[in-house]
Amino acid sequence: MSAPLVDISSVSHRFGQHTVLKDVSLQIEPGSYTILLGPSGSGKTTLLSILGGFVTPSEGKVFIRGEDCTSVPPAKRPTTTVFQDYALFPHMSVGSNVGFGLRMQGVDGATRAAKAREALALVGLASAFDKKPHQLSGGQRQRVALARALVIEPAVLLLDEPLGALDLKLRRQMQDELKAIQKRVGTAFIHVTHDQEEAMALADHCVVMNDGRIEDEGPPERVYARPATRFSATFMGESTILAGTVTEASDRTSTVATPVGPVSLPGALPVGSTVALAIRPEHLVLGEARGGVRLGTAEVSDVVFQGSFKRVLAVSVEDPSLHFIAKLPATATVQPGDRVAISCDTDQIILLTD
Ligand SMILES: Nc1ncnc2c1ncn2[C@@H]1O[C@H](COP(=O)(O)OP(=O)(O)OP(=O)(O)O)[C@@H](O)[C@H]1O
Repeated sequence: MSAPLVDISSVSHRFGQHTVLKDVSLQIEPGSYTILLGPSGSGKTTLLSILGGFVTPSEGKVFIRGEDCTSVPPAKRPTTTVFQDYALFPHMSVGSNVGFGLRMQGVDGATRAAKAREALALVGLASAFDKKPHQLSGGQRQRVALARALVIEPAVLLLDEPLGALDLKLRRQMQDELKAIQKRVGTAFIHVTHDQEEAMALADHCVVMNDGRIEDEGPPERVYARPATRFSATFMGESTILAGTVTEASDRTSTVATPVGPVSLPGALPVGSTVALAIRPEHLVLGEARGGVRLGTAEVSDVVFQGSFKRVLAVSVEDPSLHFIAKLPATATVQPGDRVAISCDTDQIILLTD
């Protein structure tokens, strides 16, 4: 296997008494799109700032292309950061903004202009070269910021909530563009967001962070289908979580006692151990699932129409602390107050390790 482009090795960071990163190790492959996903305060921006050279970690090392960059200042390492607020110079033309980094490197005017034009073409803004930033829309300004970062050909592009200032529709549109641009240039992107939909739409590799640690990482399809932890199962998409205790186990199956009755799972689990089971909304059935497992009866508490589907919340009759979240077709006729059987296919139950 080839060496990773970026190797974050056992990084911890403290601000005063507050430890905000706890022994984080992460490898980034060349050409990959990595998303750092997590709630506010989980340490995403601090990790990105360490990669960009704006913060030196209290412990651990950062290698980029095999070189120890832990204490190398931002301008001297092969990274560029794109911030949420773009920070374009308002008095300069778009072309000069994009060429700014090259000017700092002492590149001559003609080469700067040619490279800036190339970078603008890459982000679909070739015609904006002579405009001023205020003549552009928010999405276009963000693309100029991207061109300005890409023109200096960094090994790694760091993006801190780059779409945070855009409205939802533009945000979704820019996600598609960002992904297309990243594939076109082939530069490794590391992008911080707390938006799980953004993570799923963009990432080749998704890193779920919580409280200064990496909870889960992998392709988004894997993280969604088989989350490693309870946090990951509820932060990257929604889940119904059932707590249980293993009461019996043979070579091939185990029985887990849950508040809504026994659930049989493949695999031998240690008898007496406590486990958590997660079920994604699209896998919960209101009614009996043929060949599936019955999860008791529930009373529907809310039905939210979401265009192409309905999101249904229901409270277990057997254990009112248990809340089911189901995704049903938009045509489903279920209403608040209805009492329904809940079930699911055994194959769709996710066993969580924490
Ligand atoms: N310069 C600083 N001095 C002191 N504490 C800081 C500093 N920067 C961040 N913190 C603290 O470190 C923790 C992690 O912050 P960080 O910004 O990395 O999280 P985040 O996951 O990016 O959150 P958000 O999505 O809100 O930006 C927070 O508790 C924050 O208050």
